[in-house]
Amino acid sequence: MIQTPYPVEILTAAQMARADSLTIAEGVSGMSLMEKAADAVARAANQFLQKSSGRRVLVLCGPGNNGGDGYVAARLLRSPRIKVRVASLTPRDELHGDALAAASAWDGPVEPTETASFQGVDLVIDALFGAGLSRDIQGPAAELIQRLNKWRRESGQNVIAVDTPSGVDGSTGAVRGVAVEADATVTFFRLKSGHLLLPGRVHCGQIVCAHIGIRSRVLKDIAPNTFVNAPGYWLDSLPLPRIEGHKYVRGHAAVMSGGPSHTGAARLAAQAALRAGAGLVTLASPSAAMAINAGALTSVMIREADGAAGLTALLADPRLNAVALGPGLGVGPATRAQVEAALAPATNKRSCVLDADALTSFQHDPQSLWGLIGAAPGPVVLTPHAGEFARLFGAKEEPPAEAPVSKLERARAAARESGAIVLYKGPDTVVAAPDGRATILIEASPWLATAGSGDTLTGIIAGLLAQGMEPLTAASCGAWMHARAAAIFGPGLIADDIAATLPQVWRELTPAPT
Ligand SMILES: NC(=O)C1=CN([C@@H]2O[C@H](COP(=O)(O)OP(=O)(O)OC[C@H]3O[C@@H](n4cnc5c(N)ncnc54)[C@H](O)[C@@H]3O)[C@@H](O)[C@H]2O)[C@@H](O)CC1
Ligand SMILES: Nc1ncnc2c1ncn2[C@@H]1O[C@H](COP(=O)(O)OP(=O)(O)O)[C@@H](O)[C@H]1O
Ligand SMILES: [K+]
Repeated sequence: MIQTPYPVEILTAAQMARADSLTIAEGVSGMSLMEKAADAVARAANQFLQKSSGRRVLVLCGPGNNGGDGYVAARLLRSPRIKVRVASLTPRDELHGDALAAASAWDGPVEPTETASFQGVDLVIDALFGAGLSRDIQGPAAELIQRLNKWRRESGQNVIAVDTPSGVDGSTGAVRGVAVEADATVTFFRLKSGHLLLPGRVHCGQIVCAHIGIRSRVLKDIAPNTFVNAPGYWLDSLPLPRIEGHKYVRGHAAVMSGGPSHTGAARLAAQAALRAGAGLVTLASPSAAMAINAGALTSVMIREADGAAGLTALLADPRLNAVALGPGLGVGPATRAQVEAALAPATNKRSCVLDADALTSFQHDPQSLWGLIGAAPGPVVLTPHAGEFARLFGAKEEPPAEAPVSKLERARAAARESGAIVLYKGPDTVVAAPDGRATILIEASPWLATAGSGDTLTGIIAGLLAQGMEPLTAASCGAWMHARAAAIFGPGLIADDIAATLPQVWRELTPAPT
């Protein structure tokens, strides 16, 4: 059974500071948190040193508590075998609070970072800036980080970042001027969104989340609404077939096909909906494409449906409880009319997934799509890639450096604006709901960058919605299953392989029979 190594909640830097202060208010000292944080860093460092048989560590300390963690880690790591040097950006007499106490407890020499040499170093601990990073890094700190990154690339030695790679914004994942490239990042209590969003994620390397004595109960006050998209978030609501069930209990999904020369995308989606567990899947095909579609389908059923009127007639059957459209439909008024038909009021609570051309067809008038979504009989999931997202929600100009707007916040704003669940694709796929809840995908496979893989995702989500899964969890679970299938299949993956690999994903998620 698959395990996620991280707790499910994700915090912003401000929420983490609140978790620290609530804990300190309960009587735990800041110094005790710092000792435990540094202990986790030292343990990670020891693991790296054991693997590389290295003995010489350089700890780079900044002006705040991140630097304080560095001083404590230096003290914990030092031993007859392991030689530790400390270099600081700031003179000791400019430190305050716990950082000053930590620096005072280090009785070794402290070098200025400007002249600190990397010669002969086996491992660097980056304790320059963490949650307190508040502006772009410039001047001597920027030069140091550039020197560190160059040394790492040229020497092949490792860097461990404390809390966040210095220069990565912990909440947005943005690089503030320049950022450390780490092999591992040791963070505390809960992941921050900047660990999972690009480009921050790439700077982090392997991520360790350590327990430092902050109790989970502080989360009641903080009420986080961002979650790691991994089984821990949705496993309890994963739809499983029941012994007394039958196929209609598992839902009936419909996928709209494009015309005779554009049928493959919808078939990929339909096949994926079936593999995701929908009891029945019907491909709604224009009459001109019936022969082509029928010749290529076996377990997916087929019904003739021309244009919006054909779709309306098909959806009159209330057992059709999920519909997917967009892949291969073409951009224009005909597709807009089909979206209108799919979202038209109905007696059943029919869910809808809109992707690709169904989204682009509304690029000049997204408000009319929001109107249709508002009146729709059930939940609506939009699955834009970056281009489609920009077309629908506006290509926001480069945010000012003081306030970078993250992909997470842009997805959240889009969900609020549209009234739909918005799945914003990419290696750091974000799924956001209009009520503010959001997930960030932790599983990513670059093999997914292949034609038709998005069509398959549309189908998987439709299949999960057909089984009655709540839409934020269906979209999140769909994105995870899609990425997991790609990770299992690996090199050479084409879109057809994703649905074919879903049974293995299901096996990982399903308890073994006892
Ligand atoms: N009690 C706590 O709050 C705990 C904090 N911990 C550590 O403390 C860190 C947060 O500490 P702080 O809030 O002191 O923040 P940091 O140590 O991340 O940085 C704050 C300092 O950096 C300066 N600064 C910010 N951006 C800069 C820039 N671009 N260029 C130059 N200077 C810049 C600020 O003026 C301030 O002096 C966490 O990341 C974590 O490593 C851990 O020890 C666990 C407990
Ligand atoms: N480098 C990557 N790493 C991880 N996932 C990726 C990467 N590139 C693309 N993907 C995923 O692959 C899918 C591609 O969807 P999309 O762009 O709509 O493709 P298509 O239109 O060809 O079906 C999305 O789920 C996206 O998140
Ligand atoms: K750091």
